[in-house]
Amino acid sequence: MSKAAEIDIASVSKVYGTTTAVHAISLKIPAGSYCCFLGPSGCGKTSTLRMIAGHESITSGDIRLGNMVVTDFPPAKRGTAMMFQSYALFPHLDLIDNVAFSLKMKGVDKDVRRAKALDMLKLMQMEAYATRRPAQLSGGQQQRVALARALITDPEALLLDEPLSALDPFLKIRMRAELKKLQKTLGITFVHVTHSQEEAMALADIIVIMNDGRIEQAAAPRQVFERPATAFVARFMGDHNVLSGRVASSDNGVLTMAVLEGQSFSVRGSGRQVGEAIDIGIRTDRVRLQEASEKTLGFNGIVSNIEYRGASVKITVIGAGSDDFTVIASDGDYFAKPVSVGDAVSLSWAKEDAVLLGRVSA
Ligand SMILES: Nc1ncnc2c1ncn2[C@@H]1O[C@H](COP(=O)(O)OP(=O)(O)OP(=O)(O)O)[C@@H](O)[C@H]1O
Repeated sequence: MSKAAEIDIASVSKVYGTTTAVHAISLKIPAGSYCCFLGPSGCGKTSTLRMIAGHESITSGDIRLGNMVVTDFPPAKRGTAMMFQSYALFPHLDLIDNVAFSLKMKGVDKDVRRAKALDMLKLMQMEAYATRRPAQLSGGQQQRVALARALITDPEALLLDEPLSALDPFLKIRMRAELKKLQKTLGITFVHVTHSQEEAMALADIIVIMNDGRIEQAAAPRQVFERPATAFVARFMGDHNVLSGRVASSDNGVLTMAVLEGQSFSVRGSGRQVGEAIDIGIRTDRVRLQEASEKTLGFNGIVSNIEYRGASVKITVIGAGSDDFTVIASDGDYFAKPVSVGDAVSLSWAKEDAVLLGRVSA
């Protein structure tokens, strides 16, 4: 197998007519890592992937793969391979010929390319189906063939555009584990586009969260979850409350944020001006009901909704300028002291569980 390559995206933009889909993003994807691009529909993740692959021209900036600037290279010369969402298998060819296709285009001898295709099918545990056509396979099997076909060129980086979206939920989880295992076995760089937070968290060494053509945060999953950089990231990843307000005071690395008259919360942070709009993030599973003490922060609110989830209960509260402040309580904690819709409740969290989020754009 090939060596893995670092992918260096330097000030890359993509403009389609009057739409700027990607705004001068810069990012280094370490060699041999599993990188997931995550974001809502239209945020520019597929455009970015296609620019790495060479299927889309780069409006400005450069992309380097390993030591090579590949900005103006055609796809086949980049050392990348792409697996498409629809798998794009040829219905009239058997699996061997499907997998061997790119070697045929390169003029590789029939025996050599068929032997290599069989090797790739073995890698994907699909050799028993070698003479079948794609229509005679399940979705998961088609995906394995598409992977074998992408990997036959020994790429330094494999690019995957929503690779699991065509699969049913059960198969999705199984193929997700297989993708992760494959990446570890091959040791090459994987770049995977998804709109699923869960998928990105399960697979990635590095998650790149995009919004409106820009990168909001690029970091390890745990970092993204525990230290979301911006309100967008906190909201998009879910399981966080975002409270918005203005800096009331700044003292010794602690900011106090006023939300409503008389209500304020402190958070570690500095470099913000008094009066500046700020957001803080608070994990939904770190908020306690009815446990306010001097060491904690919190507010009193009114319960607006309760959802039973089995192992946990989701309680939605109106207060502190939020109409959907969420508390996830374990079923044990909740049923020890249950509450009802309309109840006034006291919510609290430890100081260290409040995170200052990135600057709010005016
Ligand atoms: N060929 C094109 N011509 C014009 N505009 C395009 C083209 N491709 C994408 N766009 C626009 O660029 C923006 C980013 O699109 P892109 O497909 O990269 O987003 P995405 O995050 O991958 O979204 P999705 O998850 O829906 O695929 C969108 O506003 C889209 O409408």
